[in-house]
Amino acid sequence: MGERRANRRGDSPGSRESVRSGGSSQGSDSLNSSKGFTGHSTLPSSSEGMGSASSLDQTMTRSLGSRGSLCDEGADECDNINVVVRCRPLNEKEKQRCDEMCLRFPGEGQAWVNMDNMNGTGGAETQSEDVLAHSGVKRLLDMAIDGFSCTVFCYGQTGSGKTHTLTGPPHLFDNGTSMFSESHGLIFRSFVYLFNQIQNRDDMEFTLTASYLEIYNEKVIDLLNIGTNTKPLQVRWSKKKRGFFVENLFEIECSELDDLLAVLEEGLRNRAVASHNMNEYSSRSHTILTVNITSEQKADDGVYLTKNGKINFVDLAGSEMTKKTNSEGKTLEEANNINKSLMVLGTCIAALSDHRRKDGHIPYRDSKLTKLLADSLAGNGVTLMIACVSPAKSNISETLNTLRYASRAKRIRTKPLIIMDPKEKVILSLQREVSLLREENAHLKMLIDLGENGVPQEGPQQLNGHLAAEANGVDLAEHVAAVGGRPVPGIMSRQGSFRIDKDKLETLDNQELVKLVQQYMASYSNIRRENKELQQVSAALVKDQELVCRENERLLRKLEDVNRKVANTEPSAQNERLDDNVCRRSPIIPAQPAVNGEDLLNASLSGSIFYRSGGTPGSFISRSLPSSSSSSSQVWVNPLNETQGKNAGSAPSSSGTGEGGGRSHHLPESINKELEKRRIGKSLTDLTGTGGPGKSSGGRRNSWDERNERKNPVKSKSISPGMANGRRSLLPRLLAPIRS
Ligand SMILES: Nc1ncnc2c1ncn2[C@@H]1O[C@H](COP(=O)(O)OP(=O)(O)OP(=O)(O)O)[C@@H](O)[C@H]1O
Repeated sequence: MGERRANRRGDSPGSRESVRSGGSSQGSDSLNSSKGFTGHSTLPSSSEGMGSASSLDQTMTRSLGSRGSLCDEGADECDNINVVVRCRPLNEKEKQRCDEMCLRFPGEGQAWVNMDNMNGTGGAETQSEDVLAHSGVKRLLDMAIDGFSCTVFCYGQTGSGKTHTLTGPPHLFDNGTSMFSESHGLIFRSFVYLFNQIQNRDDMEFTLTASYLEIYNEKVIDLLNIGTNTKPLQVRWSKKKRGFFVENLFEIECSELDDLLAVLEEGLRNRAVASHNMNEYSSRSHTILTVNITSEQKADDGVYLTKNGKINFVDLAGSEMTKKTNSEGKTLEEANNINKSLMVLGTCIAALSDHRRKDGHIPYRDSKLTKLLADSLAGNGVTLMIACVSPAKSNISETLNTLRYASRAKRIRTKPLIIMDPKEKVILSLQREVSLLREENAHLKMLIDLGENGVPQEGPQQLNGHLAAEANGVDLAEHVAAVGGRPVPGIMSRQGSFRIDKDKLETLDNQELVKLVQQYMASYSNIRRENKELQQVSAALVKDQELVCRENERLLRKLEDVNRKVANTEPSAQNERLDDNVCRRSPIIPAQPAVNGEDLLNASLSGSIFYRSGGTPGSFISRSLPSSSSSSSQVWVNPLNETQGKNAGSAPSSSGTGEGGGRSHHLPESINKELEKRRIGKSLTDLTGTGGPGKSSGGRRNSWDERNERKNPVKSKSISPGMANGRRSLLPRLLAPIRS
């Protein structure tokens, strides 16, 4: 993407503002032209740049490089927030009043803002698919899979297209839209891309959970748990994680694409929307949809490494000039709150982008929004800002404001880190050490050639020196001579190793033989010492593994205790009883989303989806529905799980924990056995005694439950473990990997 590090030198409306950004290596024309921003000056080219999709690439390479799989705590590499600009077309109202375009993207990443009429489409023809393909979101998703904490947020005035960019036009899911519709927004497309990528990672096991909240009038509301009695949630500071978090937020385990789509749909249905003069469906709240991605990867020696990445999709409410929107009453109050929190966000961005005030105070605590975005803006995350603008001349001052924001945000530096369990980090570093020692050991053995022919000429260090010299093209014999090593007759080099010419051994005199034996003994004791060290490291690893197992067992017991307590607690008292480690489950799962994720994934894998040039799975536009859609959609199959796919027809497991050939978790065998005994997934009715979701007495029912029961009662039933009396059991969480 283009680079935008603008030095603004004047921005009064009426003056023509031109900004040039570097060309993009990957943008299509429309998006390429829409990514530059503003100011008044020339921007550095992408090759110099920070904050572009290509720099995301670099970040990733850097962070996952030699040091990268570990948390690079000592790393001093920083990255800038990535910024792209999206411009919507003129809307009907603007066309009716013959509003003119004031924005143009002439190419090479430049953006021109001008009071004079700018002919052209201004980059407004950019489609959602282009945004996915060229904004750097895919890279962000890849990084989230690799354990980074990533955020995409849309910023812009009201009616500029933020919600359209993230989720598509209003009521998209209510209208029976095709899963391949061009209208689907970035989140939908990202989910498909995410599941595609996950399927390709054969070496890893994944657990996905999702949450969806809104900040409405400075209150945090769980969009997956909307109810009349629901209190606003609290934003608290976690000492352990050194960050803000929302207490008691529902986290839904999403083992299938459908689950993620269901979360998206339910959140969209529940979020606060109202009509005003500039937008019929204006978001009255900021929303944050988070997908947590826990991955387990098998390392050497049977050790499993866990990484916790996540991706946040943030749809900010738009700034409003209340005179223009004609807001009054409730809408006016909402507008004031929106503007206030955006102002705090603006102050934080300004403070963070001013490198002279590097260690100055950043007022994150002044709003809930900034508390929750603190880590994305200046912490260890990777962030993409999509600045949404209107091309209409009547909005020129708001457009300039947005572009100024974007320009400032671009200067913010973050320090992306993969956060890993400290125990696993130790294990990984020990493993690396062991493998290095092993290599060295093998190397030494090769040099000394302990087989029947080998005895060393010199100590290992000297041998290494000789070998390095040989690797550099110096003749070995010459090197030995050059460094003062007295060549012993009968010893010659062969492909980097020293070998004894047995025949010549006989010609050695006693002194030379004694010297040879001494050298051999020295090397031999060296090797023995190293082997001893290797054994010690290996013993430490085993001990560490034991510790991890014990810790897991302890946590399992703790979880069980909590479950027991919760089971005996009235729902009203739950909020107080649960600590932030405990995840309640929303009754919205099971829910069958309007779009069938399985069909979507199958289509994308089988090529039924038409990709634009350069597109990859996930960057679909549209094509006819696959012929199998009606029949295959009768069964929900975990797309991550081949065996389940083959056994289509049997009820799939929602836990993703290995039932029916599903993914297994890598706890010690004894614990797995214990879990098997207690597993509740096998019989839903065992726990609920009700026969399915939404049928429990006193349980909260939502629109999906009803719709899905009507549509497909079997599906709903089969994927709903542990819901009793409107409250989901926590037991399924036992089967998820334990986070420290
Ligand atoms: N790129 C686009 N192409 C076509 N229509 C668009 C585009 N962007 C926005 N729109 C339409 O413009 C209207 C306003 O967009 P949207 O609701 O996304 O704005 P917003 O920035 O989220 O506003 P608010 O802050 O008030 O919520 C919607 O009807 C939307 O579908």
